Amino acid sequence: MTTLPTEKVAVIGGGSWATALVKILCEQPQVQVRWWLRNAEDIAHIRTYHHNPSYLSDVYLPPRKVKVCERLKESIRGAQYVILAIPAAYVQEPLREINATHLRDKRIVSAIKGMVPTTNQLVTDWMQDTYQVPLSHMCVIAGPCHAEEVALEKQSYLTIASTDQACAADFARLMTCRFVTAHPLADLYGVEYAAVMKNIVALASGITHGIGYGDNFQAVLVANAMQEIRRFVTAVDPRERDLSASAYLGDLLVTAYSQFSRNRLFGNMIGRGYSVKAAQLEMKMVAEGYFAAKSIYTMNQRYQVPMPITNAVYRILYEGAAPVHEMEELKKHLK
Ligand SMILES: NC(=O)C1=CN([C@@H]2O[C@H](COP(=O)(O)OP(=O)(O)OC[C@H]3O[C@@H](n4cnc5c(N)ncnc54)[C@H](O)[C@@H]3O)[C@@H](O)[C@H]2O)C=CC1
Ligand SMILES: O=C(CO)COP(=O)(O)O
Repeated sequence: MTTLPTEKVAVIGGGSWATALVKILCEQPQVQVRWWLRNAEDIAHIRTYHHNPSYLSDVYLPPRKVKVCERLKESIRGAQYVILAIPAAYVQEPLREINATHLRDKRIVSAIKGMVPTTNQLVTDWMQDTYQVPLSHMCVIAGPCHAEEVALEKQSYLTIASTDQACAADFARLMTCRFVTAHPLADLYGVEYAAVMKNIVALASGITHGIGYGDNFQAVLVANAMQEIRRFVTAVDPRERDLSASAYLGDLLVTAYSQFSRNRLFGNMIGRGYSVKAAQLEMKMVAEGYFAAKSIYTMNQRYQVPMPITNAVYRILYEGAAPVHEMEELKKHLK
């Protein structure tokens, strides 16, 4: 019997998506996971009970496959792939422990669907600027896939985008298992921007639902949102792309409609009258769309693309505009 060479993969982040990705990686016989989490109590619990007490706590984390690490440096040592699975707003702090040398020759995989709020950058751009990681050494995990359904082993599809097709195909291999199929794609920026923007749309979808609009309106909102995404992505990164593919349209649909969506839930609370602060305090999870609305709105001051949905969400979240009023205004732009 031939034994496969061990492949070490570091996972950075302790939330639901990181936990789901660790579960997928554990399906690969040759993979050893080095998992960095921020919370010391969660680390101690996982070492003893082999479950993450804070997120997806039903998922079993086999100790022979998963080593949890207190130090980020320890988790990435010897790893071929380093997966970033922290909300974009919080990615800078833990990475301060390392510099460009620590990441040299590794492939960096962003599982993050958000923008770094201090610089309004995509995570891959921020990694290039801050850690000098070449774009060709990076992949993005995209596609309509909620961590909660991965935990339940429900059939899911992922898209692995990279400018380096060999890298995308190789990482897609590691993400493919009994219940997940992953496909490579070349459109890294298109996929990354679309993943950021669909969170803003899901937030809008939640807001309209919270106010009392029905499925008819939501379908029109989502259809118009796809056009808004097309306009913006084409302006920032013009190239041929099929936005009806699951990495774009599929992810927009699942996030705008799913009971598991953090962004939809957050928007729903805002629509029902919660303040931004109260909604954030009530959710233990992070809605990336909150930060993305500001970053995309700010970026668009340069591009001046018509973006009525993003503008409405921005005004509600950051300028205290009344959701009912903003949706009344938005109605004039939808077709
Ligand atoms: N949950 C999902 O189904 C999916 C999530 N993603 C993306 O994965 C990334 C991570 O999100 P989730 O795992 O869903 O997060 P989550 O909402 O499940 O958990 C929150 C995470 O944020 C961290 N966090 C919260 N407050 C913090 C603070 N003040 N400082 C530092 N860290 C803090 C927590 O430790 C935890 O890791 C996001 O970019 C999300 O868009 C992508 C695909 C699916
Ligand atoms: O990206 C996701 C599903 O594909 C997760 O979206 P939420 O963060 O809104 O739950």
